[in-house]
Amino acid sequence: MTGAAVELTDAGLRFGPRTLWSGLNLRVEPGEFLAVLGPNGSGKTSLLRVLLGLQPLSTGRVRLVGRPPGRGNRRVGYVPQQRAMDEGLTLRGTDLVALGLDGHRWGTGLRGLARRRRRVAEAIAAVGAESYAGSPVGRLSGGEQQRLRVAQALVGEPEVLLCDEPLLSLDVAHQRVVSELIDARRREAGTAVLFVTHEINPILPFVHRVLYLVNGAFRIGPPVEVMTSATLSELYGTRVEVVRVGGQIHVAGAQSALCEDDAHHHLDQLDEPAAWR
Ligand SMILES: Nc1ncnc2c1ncn2[C@@H]1O[C@H](COP(=O)(O)OP(=O)(O)OP(=O)(O)O)[C@@H](O)[C@H]1O
Repeated sequence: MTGAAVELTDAGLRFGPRTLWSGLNLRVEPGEFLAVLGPNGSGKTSLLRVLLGLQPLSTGRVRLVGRPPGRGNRRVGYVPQQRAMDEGLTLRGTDLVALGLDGHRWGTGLRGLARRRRRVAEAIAAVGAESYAGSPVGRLSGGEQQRLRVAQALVGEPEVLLCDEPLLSLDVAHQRVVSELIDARRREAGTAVLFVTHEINPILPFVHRVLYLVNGAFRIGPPVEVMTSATLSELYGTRVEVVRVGGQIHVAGAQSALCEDDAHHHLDQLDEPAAWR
């Protein structure tokens, strides 16, 4: 694969009078792991929606592996934000994962079917979901459902993997399993990973660069450059302390700088327990 996996040129996104971000120039290379960070409402999910072709840019240009985003781009994997699936959903885990396969590429007929079955089984084994993949997904726990979503995103062998807080409902052990799995795909196949998260520490060992969005401003660079008191204080426009303890990064003061947003989101969280952070 040559050229950028993701390329945003002078990109901007506006909703009514509100500019989420503008003047964004970002080139993500094949095999690069980019963490997308920022407070609630800063436009992280909207950025992924642009890359999925679900949201047009207000200004500028976007390309994924040289093409405009959308239907023509079959080699894009997506792990959505965790939402509990309907308890009555009878679709089995294996069928959910198989939805991530592109029929044309894996062939038709019996041989194609056998190859696809094998590929689905491999993806399920890779996330350690063999014991429950035959069950209706509506009856699985949030963490089990999330591992199947990761398998679904990886089964199509994506060149670009877009992840929207994929670790939210996972316990620490499974956070590690899932982030290592995503990183293994990146290393072995040169997949570019764009990983939206509120919590950088579980993925810190893998991250090459950070895109940090705050109130229309942003900073792009390696964690050692972006995750500093000086850079984040400048971005938030108030004093923010970044402390490094035992190889982890802790940010203090960032949310209180945006207390209006924060209060609003606490109310959201009470309405939707599945989204608790
Ligand atoms: N289609 C739309 N029309 C109008 N406003 C929108 C639309 N989509 C998103 N927004 C607004 O844009 C802002 C950014 O939303 P987005 O979901 O991208 O934020 P986020 O950084 O992912 O937040 P969170 O951390 O809470 O998930 C929000 O204020 C949201 O209400």
